[in-house]
Amino acid sequence: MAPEMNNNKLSYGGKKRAYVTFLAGNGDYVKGVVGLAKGLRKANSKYPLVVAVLPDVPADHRRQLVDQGCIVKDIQPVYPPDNQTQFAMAYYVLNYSKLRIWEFVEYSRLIYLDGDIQVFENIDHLFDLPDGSFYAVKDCFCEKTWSHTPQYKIGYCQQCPDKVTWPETEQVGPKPPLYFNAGMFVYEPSLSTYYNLLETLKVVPPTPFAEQDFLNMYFKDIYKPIPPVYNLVLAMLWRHPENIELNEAKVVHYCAAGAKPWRFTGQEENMEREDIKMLVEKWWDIYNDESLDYKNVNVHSGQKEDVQKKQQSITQFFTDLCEAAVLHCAKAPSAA
Ligand SMILES: O=c1ccn([C@@H]2O[C@H](COP(=O)(O)OP(=O)(O)O)[C@@H](O)[C@H]2O)c(=O)[nH]1
Ligand SMILES: OC[C@H]1O[C@H](O[C@@H]2[C@@H](O)[C@H](O)[C@@H](O)[C@H](O)[C@@H]2O)[C@H](O)[C@@H](O)[C@H]1O
Ligand SMILES: [Mn+2]
Repeated sequence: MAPEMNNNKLSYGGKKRAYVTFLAGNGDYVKGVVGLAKGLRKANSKYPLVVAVLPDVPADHRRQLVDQGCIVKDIQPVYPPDNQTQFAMAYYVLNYSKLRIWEFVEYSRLIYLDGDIQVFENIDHLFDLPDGSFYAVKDCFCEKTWSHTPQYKIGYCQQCPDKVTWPETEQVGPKPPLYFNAGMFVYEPSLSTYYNLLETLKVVPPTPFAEQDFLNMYFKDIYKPIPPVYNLVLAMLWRHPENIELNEAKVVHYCAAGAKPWRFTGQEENMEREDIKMLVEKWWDIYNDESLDYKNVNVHSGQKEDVQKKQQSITQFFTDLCEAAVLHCAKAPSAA
């Protein structure tokens, strides 16, 4: 289907496409989202970045996002049912709020990206994947964050299913279905799915990987794996280097402990690796590149004159209109 220009936005079948991320709190994740906005621009993405923000995101962070050309959309938190679950990371409880992005039905298709992701090469083609499936990259079960699971205990990982095969004994239960990392996925917003997600959440006991576990359970029948170049979960570099060609990675997910570029100290395990330090530097190169700021990208010299001319003509139009209105009002009898 050919794209049609609609309010200068590329849309398909009358509905728009966009990237979407999620921002919570007044901390430093806003740096991640600013970096993501600039990275998408550098990769010449045709589509905007929508940022779903919780109420606790402060005005100055929202302003930064608008100044970087983001579409800021307020969402309310989503909480899992009361539980005694030990989340893999305590803050994961706030990640359930990601579920609000299924309500963004003004879009026909969205690509979700965590705020700790960077897009180094254009991935707009993923918007053209066939409808009806949920696309994401397979996760890895080898990090300590998985130590609570049977697969970790027996050393099984879907990234290398033949290395330690899943035992056919009763004790460990059935082999887990394919499992995706929820830091990046291609999906179709839908109100019926949105309401069903929220209703289902009420009756599903929370688990250590919070909304990631929940989304895997919910979409397991339509999940379709896409190659790791679309979401390089950093642990893959030391857990499954045989599955990774680093210079082919289009999307890098800074989700290993200590890997968030804006907090990087290099002290945590594996953070001393040269490939990790190179990826963190690549992130900072984009974040610090002022030529990628929205205000510097959308108006080059030629366009600047056009914009100025347009502003003058609009000003003149309203001046003429006011004069005409005054003249007209002067002639017409007063309503009173
Ligand atoms: O304080 C926080 C924690 C998380 N997030 C958002 O939730 C996503 C998921 O959290 P995170 O990436 O830290 O999880 P990980 O991928 O590292 O497990 C982040 O990328 C952010 O978009 C946020 O905005 N503020
Ligand atoms: O709330 C649960 C989170 O679970 C996922 O992160 C995990 C997962 O990737 C593990 O496999 C890694 O071991 C771990 O380091 C990493 O934090 C998603 O990236 C994130 O968006 C979010 O859904
Ligand atoms: Mn993440």
